Amino acid sequence: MAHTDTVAAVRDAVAAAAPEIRAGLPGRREKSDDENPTGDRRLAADEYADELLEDRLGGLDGVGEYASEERAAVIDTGSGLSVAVDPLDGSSNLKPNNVMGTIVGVYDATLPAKGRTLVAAGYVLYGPITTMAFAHEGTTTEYLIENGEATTLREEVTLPDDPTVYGFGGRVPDWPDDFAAYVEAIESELKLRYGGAMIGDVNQVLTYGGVFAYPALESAPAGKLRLQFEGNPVGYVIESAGGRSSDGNGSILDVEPEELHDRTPVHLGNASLIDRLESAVD
Ligand SMILES: O=P(O)(O)OC[C@H]1O[C@](O)(COP(=O)(O)O)[C@@H](O)[C@@H]1O
Ligand SMILES: [Mg+2]
Ligand SMILES: [Mg+2]
Repeated sequence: MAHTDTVAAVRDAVAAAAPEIRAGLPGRREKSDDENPTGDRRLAADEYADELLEDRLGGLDGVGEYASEERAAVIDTGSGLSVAVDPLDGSSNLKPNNVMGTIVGVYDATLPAKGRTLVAAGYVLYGPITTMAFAHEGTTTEYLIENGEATTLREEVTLPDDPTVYGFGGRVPDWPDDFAAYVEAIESELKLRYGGAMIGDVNQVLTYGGVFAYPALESAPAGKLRLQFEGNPVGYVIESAGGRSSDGNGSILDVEPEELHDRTPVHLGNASLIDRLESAVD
């Protein structure tokens, strides 16, 4: 099967699963006793979304591996491209009923893989409406999802040239001094928009221009977000929309993975703001 057909099938399967994931949330807001491989207490909703996506994506022709933030190991599903999924991003937002997302990366390599091997990536945003940003062959498209069907809202989405928003994760006293100095420099130019789910925060940056970061912390030099499931796919979407991603040194897509559940500092946004970030934290 040609890669482009597999990519289209993955995109359509994620769109088809999105209303089902959304419909499954109301009764699954409580934390279970078990933890995912990076030590987060799982919600019933995380498990539900993971099982649904494993069933839908793992079953597609042309998909050879399924991996998820919620599973320790990669599942071999045949031969072809590898999909890496964050089934629910921002799941601590479920209790207070705030936005969340689903992230997917499609790698042409066995996992864990470098972001440069991505052939497509995207995310669903469960906001007041359900939308999807999906990047493939160098462009990012925004879709509306209704009844499991994706219809195009905007083609060749690019970050606006005149950025206006910023949002940074982690506790402020835990930020390294050089990152804190960067924040001080840009906060007089931009306004704070932070909701605590990466996809919600990143989609503000895609829409209005600006910068999102979950930086290296004093207590956690690799930050919080996971390279395969979060940093790479969202970095790919933002780079395909004309922005930049960085782990603090260069594009997240150039980070060499060691383990499936590796974490990475994540900085995303307009190129001018990420260039300044890299000079500040160098
Ligand atoms: O509230 P915290 O611990 O600062 O973390 C916020 C970050 O953690 C995340 O919720 C991690 O994603 P998951 O919900 O998929 O674990 C991001 O969406 C968000 O940017
Ligand atoms: Mg996440
Ligand atoms: Mg998650």
